[in-house]
Amino acid sequence: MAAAVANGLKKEQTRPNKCAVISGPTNPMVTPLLTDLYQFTMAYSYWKAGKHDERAVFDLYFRKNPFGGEYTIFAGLEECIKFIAHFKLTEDEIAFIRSSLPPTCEGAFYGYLRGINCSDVEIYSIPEGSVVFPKVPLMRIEGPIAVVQLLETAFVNLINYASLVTTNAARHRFVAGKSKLLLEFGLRRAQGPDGGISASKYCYMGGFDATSNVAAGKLFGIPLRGTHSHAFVSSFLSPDEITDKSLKHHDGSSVCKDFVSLVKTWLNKLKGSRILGGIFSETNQSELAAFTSYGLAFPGSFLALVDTYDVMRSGVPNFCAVALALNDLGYRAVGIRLDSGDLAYQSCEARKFFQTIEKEFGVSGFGKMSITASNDLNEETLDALNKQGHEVDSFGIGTHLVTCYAQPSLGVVFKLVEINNQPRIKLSEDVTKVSIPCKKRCFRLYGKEGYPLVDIMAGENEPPPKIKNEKTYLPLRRLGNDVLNNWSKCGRIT
Ligand SMILES: Nc1ncnc2c1ncn2[C@@H]1O[C@H](COP(=O)(O)OP(=O)(O)OP(=O)(O)O)[C@@H](O)[C@H]1O
Ligand SMILES: O=P(O)(O)OC[C@H]1O[C@H](OP(=O)(O)OP(=O)(O)O)[C@H](O)[C@@H]1O
Ligand SMILES: O=C(O)c1cccnc1
Ligand SMILES: [Mg+2]
Repeated sequence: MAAAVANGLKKEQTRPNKCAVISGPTNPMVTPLLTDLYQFTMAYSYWKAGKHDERAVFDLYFRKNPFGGEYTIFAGLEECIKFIAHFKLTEDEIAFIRSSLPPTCEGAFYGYLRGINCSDVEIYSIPEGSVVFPKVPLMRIEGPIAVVQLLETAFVNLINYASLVTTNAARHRFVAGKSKLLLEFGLRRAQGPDGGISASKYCYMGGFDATSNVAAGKLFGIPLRGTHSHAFVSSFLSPDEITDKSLKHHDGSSVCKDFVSLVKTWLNKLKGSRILGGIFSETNQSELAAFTSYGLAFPGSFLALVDTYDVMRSGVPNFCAVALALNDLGYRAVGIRLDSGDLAYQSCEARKFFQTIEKEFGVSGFGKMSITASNDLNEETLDALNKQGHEVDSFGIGTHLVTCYAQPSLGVVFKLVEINNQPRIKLSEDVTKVSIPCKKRCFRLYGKEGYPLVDIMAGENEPPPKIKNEKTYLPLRRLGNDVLNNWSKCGRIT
């Protein structure tokens, strides 16, 4: 696909012959019928009035930053491009439109629908993954008015949630800090299958490190991560259930015939420790059996959910016994997950336990065991944890992240700003809803330090803003030429 910078926005070439390599939309439900009925009734009326080919210009933008915040991350562009690259009504779809419009509609209209594609549509866009602000067009869509209106609903749909959830993910990343591992665990709580797949894609774009969503891993190449559930722990009764107890040494040099006994030996050593023995006595045997089994299954990546019974009196000591047994055989355990209770306090207690083991038993690196936290986390709980002080290395976040619990929609709009080179405006008593007419050129001014100061919109034929004082403003860069410092490389917030 050819791309050229024009008017501050990036032009995406949309002629189908040049788009042969673009695959279709990720979601096969994204078809020309994924629109509101009124786009087809208007298309008929434009066609009947002979207006359908008039050249129209629409701006796609939003009016207010979400989550009470100061910025938005633009996302969803790739899916819009995939949509228009393949935009063509099938015979089946045309028959359905015919059955949905009044029988008085002339048959020739359906011949017109049969012939339309997006070869006369031009899109100008800010790059996906950019930091953007209200009212500045994210995309400008130019083309025959009837065709462009048929794109409106799908475009707004594809940009709205994508930008909202990417922004939500970026905000979670900002609060968590760069050094934390952020895992998206939202599939089960997302708004249906498309919500789940889109959330995984755009949370990754917004700065999450991995997802638990296997389908998203396959579709987009997003790293997959996961732990195990409480059901796994409570499904076991006792270590006697484990029949295959043998485990090969990591270097393949020997085989431990009874890994279960090795784990029990370590648990007894921990109990006998002057410091650790004071924290716990008998641990839960169902949990010990589950952890031992998981350790046998994944000796090189052992991670255990430790809050099924009692974090400090059972989960953490049981985990440590298995981790130490694995360590004897040359394996390094990954860590624990906490999924209830006071996550700040428990993470600090678990860290102390790990550090004591490192000191007392001379197991180097044991104190740095990874701690993952989950359970209804959101920006506020992450902030509260930071303020209290915690020892969490990694956060698993689901419901609040993917459902955008704090704000369910971004309010993206698609407004006519010009037709046949004539400006158009929508008036409203609510001034925030008055549209800004004309094709625009958009500029982002950068300060001396290279940070963006302000976005400016000018008419297409107006001269670019002048830099009055070289010392105040660094070179003017057009929107779309570059993404912002520290924010996005290759469209992904890191
Ligand atoms: N130290 C903390 N400071 C602030 N919020 C916390 C802290 N620790 C946990 N939370 C949050 O408090 C809430 C605890 O929720 P709730 O009491 O329903 O869970 P729980 O009883 O601990 O666990 P569950 O019911 O899932 O077994 C969660 O939203 C969690 O993210
Ligand atoms: O809390 P979220 O941010 O949505 O993250 C995903 C949650 O999903 C899992 O358990 P699930 O919530 O299904 O069970 P639970 O309600 O018993 O914790 C996991 O243990 C997390 O708690
Ligand atoms: O892998 C996990 O721990 C996980 C995945 C989805 C939801 N909750 C937890
Ligand atoms: Mg939960």
